[in-house]
Amino acid sequence: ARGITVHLTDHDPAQARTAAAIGAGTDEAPEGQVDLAIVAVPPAHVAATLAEAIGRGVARAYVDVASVKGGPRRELAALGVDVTSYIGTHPMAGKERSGPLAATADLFEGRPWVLTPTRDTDHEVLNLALELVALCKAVPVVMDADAHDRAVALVSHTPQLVSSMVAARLEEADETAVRLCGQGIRDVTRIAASDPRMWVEILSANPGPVADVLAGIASDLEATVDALRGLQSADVEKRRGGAAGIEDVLKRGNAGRVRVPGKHGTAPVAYETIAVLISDEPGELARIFADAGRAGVNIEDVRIEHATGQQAGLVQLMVDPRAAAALTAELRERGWALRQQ
Ligand SMILES: NC(=O)c1ccc[n+]([C@@H]2O[C@H](COP(=O)([O-])OP(=O)(O)OC[C@H]3O[C@@H](n4cnc5c(N)ncnc54)[C@H](O)[C@@H]3O)[C@@H](O)[C@H]2O)c1
Ligand SMILES: O=C(O)C(=O)C[C@]1(C(=O)O)C=C[C@@H](O)C=C1
Repeated sequence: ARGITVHLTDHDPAQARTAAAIGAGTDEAPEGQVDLAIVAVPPAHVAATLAEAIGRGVARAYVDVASVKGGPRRELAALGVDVTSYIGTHPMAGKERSGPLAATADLFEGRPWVLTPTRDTDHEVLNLALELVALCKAVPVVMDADAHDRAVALVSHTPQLVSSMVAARLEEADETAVRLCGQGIRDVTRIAASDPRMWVEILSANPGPVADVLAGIASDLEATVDALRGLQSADVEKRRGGAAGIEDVLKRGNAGRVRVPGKHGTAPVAYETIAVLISDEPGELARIFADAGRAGVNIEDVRIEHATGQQAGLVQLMVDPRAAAALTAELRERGWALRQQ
């Protein structure tokens, strides 16, 4: 879409063919050297893939996009590869699904894309990597590789494990309990659907920092179990202590949550939510979005809640508070049933 020719290659040619078929580029080999090679293989194969490509001189510059940065850099050094033409990078955007069919063209828009140049990095190479980030409309963030790995342990790798652990409780759960799943558990467990093979690779490349964050959570868990046991006690003092313990963890959670940046990496925006009842029929969502467009309102975020056992759902449209009145009026006029939030 930005006028760049993209050549795709994969050790499984069917993957490259599928990606080419949905418009990601061509699976034909380039003639001669390309400007930039982007290595998007599992973390354990990054160093070997780069070493081979750099050895053949396939590109003027090289980046990888693996979710960990320290390990691949050390492996490259151990292989004795000249890294002046390489920058380790990591776009902080992804899906719980892998493979070309999970891709979307706007995945990186407005998302942080970490670049980890060193003193050895050639300036022209850094400029090419920055151009790639700009073409994908992402936001460049320059970091040291090990600082990056500690940061993603906190904001990505540990959350993946915690989500999996919560979802794991459901495996043996009674069907009557599972039927009651609402939006809360859907939010907490979305990434539990991720590919275990990819995550074993990511966690194997960042075990120390993830274990440190998880140990902190384990101590919170222990204190919370004690607090809940206190709440079960006949002793008034123990019940009071238990309630205070629970309140403490919930309040610290509130304080952490407000620090999570909004969609475009800027300060979080308080959107107004407009809830619309829809029937579970093809085209309903498209109709709502078209009506919002007619009112000139940009939908910042959207959530859909399905009612169990009913052919209906609730769509929550998150919009700039200044646009909420216009959207409400337009939707009412067009016959939509709105629900109070
Ligand atoms: N999925 C995400 O959310 C996400 C986000 C940011 C970064 N990443 C990183 O991107 C990289 C790729 O992840 P993905 O989700 O695109 O996985 P994916 O499974 O969709 O793609 C990986 C591809 O690499 C190919 N491959 C494996 N070994 C190879 C080798 N030695 N040579 C050539 N090709 C090889 C596989 O056949 C596969 O097609 C990983 O390093 C991951 O950490 C993933
Ligand atoms: O949101 C998701 O589904 C992701 O998998 C995204 C996510 C993340 O944790 O933010 C996961 C791993 C990648 O390294 C980068 C992004």
